[in-house]
Amino acid sequence: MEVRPGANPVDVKTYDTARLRHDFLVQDLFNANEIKTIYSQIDRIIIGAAMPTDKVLTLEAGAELRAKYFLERREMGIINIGGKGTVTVDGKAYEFKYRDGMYVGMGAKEITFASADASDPAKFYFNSAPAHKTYPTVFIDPEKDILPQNKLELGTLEDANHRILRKYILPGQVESCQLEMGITSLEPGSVWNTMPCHTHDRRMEVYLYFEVPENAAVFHYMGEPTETRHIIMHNEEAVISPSWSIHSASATHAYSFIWGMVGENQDFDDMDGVDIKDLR
Ligand SMILES: O=C(O)C(=O)C[C@H](O)C(=O)CO
Ligand SMILES: [Zn+2]
Repeated sequence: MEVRPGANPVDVKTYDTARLRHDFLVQDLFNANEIKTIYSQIDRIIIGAAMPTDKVLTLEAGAELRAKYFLERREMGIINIGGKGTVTVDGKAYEFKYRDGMYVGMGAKEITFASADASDPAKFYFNSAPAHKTYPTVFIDPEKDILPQNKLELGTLEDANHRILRKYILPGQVESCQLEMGITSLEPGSVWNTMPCHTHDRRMEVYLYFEVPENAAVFHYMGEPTETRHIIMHNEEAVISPSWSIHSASATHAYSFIWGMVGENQDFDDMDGVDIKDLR
């Protein structure tokens, strides 16, 4: 497991491109028959990816957690962005299609990942956070299970930010200790997410951009509102967003992203909006 330390905005404004990418960008997540995990010391979120092809992969705690098993003191959310596959939690199998999701509560001991077809493997992306209580494990079919109030249509084509936001894991939808997750998808012709942007000092966030065409690029914006920087990203790459940082993007094509949040509260609307005219 790769471990990444926290980030101080006073230091970050002096970073060059390489250092920004080294500290915040997560690349090469999906590799055949591998589970990859990155432990950020910002709110101790773990960013993970499992892409089984012809093997069943078992999630291990690794030396870094000093735990008997991965979810001994943690919870996790999983979303599949690949072909059909199976996640098995303590012997119970859950069949995933594209964009299906799941919350797994603290205490689940054995978690395995498998693909239905090695030539079209499942791509299980997950976020995990420290937990204090066991909430039920819940499977989420976004077409059937997301409550109307948790599917939002935002923005306009005129502002190039028309998008659909689906909240998979948050209070009132799927209960968790601190983790929240969902998917936002840009409509054709729209390229901006989260602009006007915001910070939320009480939560950090991780974005995984996907459905980005091969020759397209996402310009992810980060930094304090008056010290913005960008990181150029491609398909299926993730970026860590500290709580003091804005998180927004424009791209050369429409795209989708999985957002995951952890921290002090679970109030999705607890954001400090930034006027576009105040950005620097
Ligand atoms: O498109 C958006 O707007 C989002 O997806 C916003 C993120 O989910 C977010 O920043 C929540 O704090
Ligand atoms: Zn946010």
